[in-house]
Amino acid sequence: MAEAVLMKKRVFMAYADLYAKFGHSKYVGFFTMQKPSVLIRDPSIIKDVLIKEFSNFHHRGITVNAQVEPITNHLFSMRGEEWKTSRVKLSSAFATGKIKILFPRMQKIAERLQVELANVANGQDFDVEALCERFCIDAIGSCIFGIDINSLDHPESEFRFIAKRVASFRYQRAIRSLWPGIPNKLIELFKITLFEDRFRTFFTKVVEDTMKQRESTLHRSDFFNALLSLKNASKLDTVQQKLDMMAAQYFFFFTTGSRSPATSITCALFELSRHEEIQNKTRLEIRTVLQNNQGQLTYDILSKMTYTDMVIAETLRKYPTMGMLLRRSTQNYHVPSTDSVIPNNTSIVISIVGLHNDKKYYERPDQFYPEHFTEEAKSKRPQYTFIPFGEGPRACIAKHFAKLQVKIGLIYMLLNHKYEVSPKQKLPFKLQSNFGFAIEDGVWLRCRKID
Ligand code: HEM
Repeated sequence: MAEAVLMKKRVFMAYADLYAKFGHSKYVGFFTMQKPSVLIRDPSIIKDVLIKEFSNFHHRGITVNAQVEPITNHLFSMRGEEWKTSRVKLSSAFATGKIKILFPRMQKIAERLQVELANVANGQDFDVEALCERFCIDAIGSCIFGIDINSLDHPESEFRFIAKRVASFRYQRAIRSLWPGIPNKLIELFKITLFEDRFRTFFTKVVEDTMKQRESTLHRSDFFNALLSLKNASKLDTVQQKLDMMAAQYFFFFTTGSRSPATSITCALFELSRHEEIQNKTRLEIRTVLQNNQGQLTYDILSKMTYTDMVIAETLRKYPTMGMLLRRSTQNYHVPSTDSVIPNNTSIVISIVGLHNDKKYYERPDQFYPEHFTEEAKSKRPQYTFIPFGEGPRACIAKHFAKLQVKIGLIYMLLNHKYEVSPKQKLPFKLQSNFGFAIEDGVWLRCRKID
């Protein structure tokens, strides 16, 4: 991991290299700083870790200290009973039935996105990522938090500022991601915190304001409601601790919920700009499906856009916004069909980028090739070789919501506009995060309106 420690390479890319280097191994042992870790390559062992033996690998082994840094006490970093209760309560806001109900709200935001697009549809260079981020921030605000952020009209909104600050690279965060077992004493002594204190202040205020607003409005069964029910079920002692926990959930859902889908729409548009024939084919499908429905976009016709789904899947294959899955063993684990044992308390890594670029599973891993996702190609691939949202009980809680966000964003951006890559765009992309694809310095395209 030397290159990752010296920050010459992002951590998730170093794991992908490790995956590629040991092409014939089911798993690879390595050291993260001085801690023994295992990278699992074999899909059937991956299934064991993520699903069959979940009780042994139920947490990610991320070190957080809720006392020192309350904003980190969210679903992603929680473990044990606390995670289980929180997951059950919060899942209610993301059930498939709820997603369908959210569709009209998402559509309204996408219509605003289209209006905004008109301002750049004159062939000038524009940062498509910034625009997609504003769309996703507003979609999370409206659909999940029930608030009108409106960063499409006001790009400098406070929410957007926070999203940018969180995404920007911090040395402290790099140390923490490379040193999962870092002692709390060191964190406190050297203030190696993951996030600035202002995030706690900001999201605490958002929670308090929403609570006040809810006192005067009707009961709604949404994310905030799920969070209130979680607060009531929580074993935390003080009112402040409960408020902190709610702020932490808001913080994580907001940052992940706006950033990951924005990167996915951006990367899809970038690839479509490089491949005009794929762009035209996707647009033609969208237009045809719409025409057959009297020009109306409804939730039920989305499933007819199967080529668009292939384009989105190929984007998630090539640019997974989380490039690795992390787990920690809580008992010894005997690796099936071998004489090896992974000891208790070992860090486990599954390289999403490694799997998604393995020639054994993907015919043209280096290309953007939506045909990787025809029904035939999918049926030939073993399970657990396409895992952009993770798998098992700890998989992405918002998978269906995120897919809807990406699809609606892409549909509205492609419908009446054509894209090409700006000469200003530098390649390869400069990566911003140690965890997965997030692009620094924006993605520059040119756009024109078409009939
Ligand atoms: C394209 C968009 C997205 C991608 C590719 C993505 C991917 C992932 C992945 C790979 C994980 C880890 C799964 C595992 O360890 O097995 C995860 C977890 C999570 N994601 Fe997403 N995600 C996306 C969008 C979202 C959105 C929109 C939200 C919230 C609104 C969200 C909330 C979460 C949460 C809360 C977890 C932690 C779940 C738990 O530990 O129980 N994600 N996501």
